[in-house]
Amino acid sequence: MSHGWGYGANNGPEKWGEDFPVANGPRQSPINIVPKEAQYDSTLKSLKLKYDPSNANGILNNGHSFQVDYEDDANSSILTGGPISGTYRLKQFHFHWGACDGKGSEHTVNGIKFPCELHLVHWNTKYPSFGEAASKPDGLAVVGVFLKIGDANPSLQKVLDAFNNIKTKGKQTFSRCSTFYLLPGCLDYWTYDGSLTTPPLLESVTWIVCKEPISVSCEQMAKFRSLLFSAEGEPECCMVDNYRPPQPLKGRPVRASFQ
Ligand SMILES: NS(=O)(=O)c1ccc2oc(=S)[nH]c2c1
Ligand SMILES: [Zn+2]
Repeated sequence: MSHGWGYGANNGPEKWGEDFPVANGPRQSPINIVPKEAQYDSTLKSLKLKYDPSNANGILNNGHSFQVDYEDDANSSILTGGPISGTYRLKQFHFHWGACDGKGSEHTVNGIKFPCELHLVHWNTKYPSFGEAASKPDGLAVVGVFLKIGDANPSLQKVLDAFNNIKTKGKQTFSRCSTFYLLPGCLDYWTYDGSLTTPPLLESVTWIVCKEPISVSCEQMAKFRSLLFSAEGEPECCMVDNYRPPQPLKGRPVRASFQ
């Protein structure tokens, strides 16, 4: 694949294995979660998330999604507890979504796709940086939250209000939004060992997928779909369907923090 990876017919998930052979590895993500086959594990701790909006750095259209980056030179926004040991620092959060409400999430539940999925990306502070951590089997922890069509989400709106400034690839702007309010009220979760869901598809992620979705309105989903994969001056290509489909479980256990 001479040109960069993406989500199109010529550079999408079915082609990533050409440049990233780990695409066919033993612990790839996302997966289809089958709640009845998840093993309840009473030793799993509750998730502890401490998020400080003041270290939000800004919001960027990276040509695959948009992400809100965080200052990660101190333990201001951190994840502890849950299935992980030690302290993981928030690096960024981003989303994956569909061209219509019937698709868009990367993880699925009993084969059901949600219109959108939020990923809160954290790295293990036992390593010196995100880049170092991303290549270690216990380097990253990503909290996944499903978005379900319903009432407008006021916390999400703060992020969407910045979209006019980041319509095209490479654009960035300032945004100070509190990640904490993007979390569901109930933090029950499924967890399994997986990977980045975009190239380089590194198998370094402890996935923590929340059972309870947060709400997003149809109008807010339309705002997501107003972004472009393309850069200014290029033929416009709508940023939609930026999700990888579920990958083979290959015998991995999926544990549940709830019964
Ligand atoms: N979609 S995701 O698995 O959360 C994820 C998180 C962080 C990433 O950094 C690079 S590079 N690709 C990434 C994919
Ligand atoms: Zn993601």
